Amino acid sequence: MDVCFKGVSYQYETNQAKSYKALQEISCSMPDGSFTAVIGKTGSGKSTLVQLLAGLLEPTTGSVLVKGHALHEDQSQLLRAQIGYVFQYPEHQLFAETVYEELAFGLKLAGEHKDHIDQRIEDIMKVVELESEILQRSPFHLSGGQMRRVAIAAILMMKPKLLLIDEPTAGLDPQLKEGMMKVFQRYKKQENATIWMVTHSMNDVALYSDHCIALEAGRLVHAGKTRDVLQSGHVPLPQTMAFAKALMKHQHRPPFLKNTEELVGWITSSWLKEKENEPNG
Ligand SMILES: Nc1ncnc2c1ncn2[C@@H]1O[C@H](COP(=O)(O)OP(=O)(O)OP(=O)(O)O)[C@@H](O)[C@H]1O
Repeated sequence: MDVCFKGVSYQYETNQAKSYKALQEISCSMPDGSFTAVIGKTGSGKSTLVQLLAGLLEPTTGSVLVKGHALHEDQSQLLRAQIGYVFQYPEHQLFAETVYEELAFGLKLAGEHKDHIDQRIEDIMKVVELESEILQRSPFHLSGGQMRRVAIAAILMMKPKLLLIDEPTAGLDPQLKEGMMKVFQRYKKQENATIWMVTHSMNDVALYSDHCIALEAGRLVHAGKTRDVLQSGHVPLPQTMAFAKALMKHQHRPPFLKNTEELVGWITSSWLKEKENEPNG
């Protein structure tokens, strides 16, 4: 689903006398089927941006368009039903007595037939790589990694065409992180979904995203293809080197680079840009 932010600002009302401008004049668009990483320092407005896209917050000014329709128009329920939002630490949202009930909840509410729900559960358990043996267990008696997968599976059950994920690998060890990112890749491929992911991990930006939005103190500093954003000089050299190392280690070619030659060229140009930006460079 293509997304367009048109002059969006958002102000938190902290109390009657004060307000805080979390986002200012954000305009950008991302195509259908893209995997967009939202990056920026802590407090730069990343979560606010995806909450606006989820329809949880309403812009103070401007509008958010999905497939050309404003999210806050009266008839936008159908559109919003196609958006899935994975909060930070989604396992904190678990509530049901069994994993089965947790997964079935949304479709039951929507009045779906049991056979259809069971088939969907079978499919989604494969996407998140969980064994069907756990379906009758309490989600609260699973490991941290399994709990997170169940919580994510519950959202994927609804087949969102636009999936918003806020720091999906926070608090997981490196092996679990990689597995979690594979879940999203698999889902994206299967459902041809569009993904927006808030992340602090430059590794994940390089490895998984094709588009990228960089925020700084509530303002958009860059939006476009990941390779262009990375080459814009907005990513400092240590981080560039960190993911170059990760790419070599995993022998993984990110979507924005065709071959090793390009990787070397990209590192060199980032390094030269860094030099140019130095006061005496
Ligand atoms: N409910 C709120 N009330 C008032 N201010 C808020 C509220 N939520 C966030 N803010 C402020 O808005 C700004 C943007 O917050 P946001 O959570 O979007 O940033 P972020 O880039 O996602 O940060 P982080 O990387 O730490 O999660 C911050 O300065 C934050 O303090």
